Amino acid sequence: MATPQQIQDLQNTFEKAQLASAHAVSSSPNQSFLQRQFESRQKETKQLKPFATEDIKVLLLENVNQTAIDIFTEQGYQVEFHKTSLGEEALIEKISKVHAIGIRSKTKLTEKVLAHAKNLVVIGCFCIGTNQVNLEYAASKGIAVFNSPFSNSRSVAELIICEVIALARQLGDRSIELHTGTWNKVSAKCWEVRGKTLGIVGYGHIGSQLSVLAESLGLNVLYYDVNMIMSLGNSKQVATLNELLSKSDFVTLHVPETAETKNILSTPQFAAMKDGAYVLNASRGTVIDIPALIAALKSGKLAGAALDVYPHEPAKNGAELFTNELNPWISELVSLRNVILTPHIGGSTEEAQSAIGVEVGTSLTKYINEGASTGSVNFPEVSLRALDLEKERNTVRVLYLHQNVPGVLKTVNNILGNYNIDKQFSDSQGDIAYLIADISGINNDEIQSLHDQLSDTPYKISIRLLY
Ligand SMILES: NC(=O)C1=CN([C@@H]2O[C@H](COP(=O)(O)OP(=O)(O)OC[C@H]3O[C@@H](n4cnc5c(N)ncnc54)[C@H](O)[C@@H]3O)[C@@H](O)[C@H]2O)C=CC1
Ligand SMILES: O=C(O)CCC(=O)C(=O)O
Repeated sequence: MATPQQIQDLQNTFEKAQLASAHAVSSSPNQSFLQRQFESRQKETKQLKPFATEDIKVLLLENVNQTAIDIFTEQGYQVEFHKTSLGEEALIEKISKVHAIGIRSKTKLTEKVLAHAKNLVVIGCFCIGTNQVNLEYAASKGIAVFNSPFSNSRSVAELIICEVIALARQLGDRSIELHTGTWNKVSAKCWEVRGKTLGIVGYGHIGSQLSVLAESLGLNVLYYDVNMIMSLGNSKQVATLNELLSKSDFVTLHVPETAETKNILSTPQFAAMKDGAYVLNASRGTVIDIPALIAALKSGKLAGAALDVYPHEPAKNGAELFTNELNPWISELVSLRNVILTPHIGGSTEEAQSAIGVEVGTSLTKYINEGASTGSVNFPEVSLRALDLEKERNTVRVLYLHQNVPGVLKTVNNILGNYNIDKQFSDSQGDIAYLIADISGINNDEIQSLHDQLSDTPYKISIRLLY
């Protein structure tokens, strides 16, 4: 367990990183953004609160880490926590009442579910993947989505290293045999990994970290990626997936779930691999054609496989859940030799989960309290510095999300122009645009009128006022 001091340190680190990346997208002619942030840290900052909403309610599913619960409760938010994900009906019922939801990889936030989320302002994916959320639809409803892009990468990379050796030594089979009383001391078809070739498909955060670990074990590393990426150590990028398949002893997948990666390994790709090669997948279940993998294992073309992810996964822990009812080929898969099956635990370590809790918890809090969308995966990244408690007591922060069409800013600034616009920053991404403006010298009794005027503007997606 992380100590409170470690959690505080992590939170400070994430906040600093957010400030640094905000600097990258802001423009400041006179004074560095970071310098001003530093100075504002020396002063007492104004704690903004939302106008015209009830207390912030947060729904946390899938056993999101305690570090996130602590961050939200410290803010005074009302937190409802569930260890599992929820079925569609229960999810629709619950999501209609909350302002924020935290999930991991299993909760499906589809258009149908999100259509009922009438108060929702932000979604936290306490993981890397965001394929479980309809990101475009969420943006069109004014709901920002945040994730944790790399806090569990090391954990996944370490699991793969462990499985590469375990497959080469048939460790899973030997262990199952001995658990059931069979002594089977063999060396046939058991190998050292030194000098073998690991082929990494997807050389992003996980793939590249894995590359470094693998080389330290004496493996040669090849990788294939749709982008040209600088190789680490002595690893080499290859031009085609087929080249990687034909040269690798182990092939491991670290790509996101997209239309292009669906069944990226299927019958022709298994045929292109070396005889006796191994396949590993800890990315998403849809990227491998599993019936084709079963056929390649049964025929002896492949010597083993390690799978952490599946097209359909149970919503909770328990016995009798990993059955053919979930995926029709499960009984065949579990009967195969030298196949390591794990229940989507690539990122499931104490270190990763507490870091993710702090990172995503902090992003959500900063978005709810300050409107900062830095790090969002479906919004333009916009933020303004915190307000000074003394000097900016009567300042209201306007958070205005709108369709990205010409003329909107003119309309909005006609309204804001009736007050003193201290500063504003806006950016767009695809069909949506986001404006943050600090309006000073405004009395509390004028806020409702400002809210009403902005609410009536055409092309508005959502508006929040913080004061
Ligand atoms: N098993 C688990 O518990 C976990 C699984 N994951 C999964 O791992 C995936 C990868 O994670 P990261 O490395 O952090 O992602 P990343 O975004 O840093 O890297 C993905 C890489 O795949 C490449 N890519 C995309 N499409 C490709 C294609 N068609 N062919 C070849 N390369 C392609 C990208 O260019 C990128 O370099 C995540 O999307 C997530 O689904 C992530 C964390 C934990
Ligand atoms: O830990 C989890 O629930 C999901 C991990 C994962 O697949 C991810 O981070 O994308």
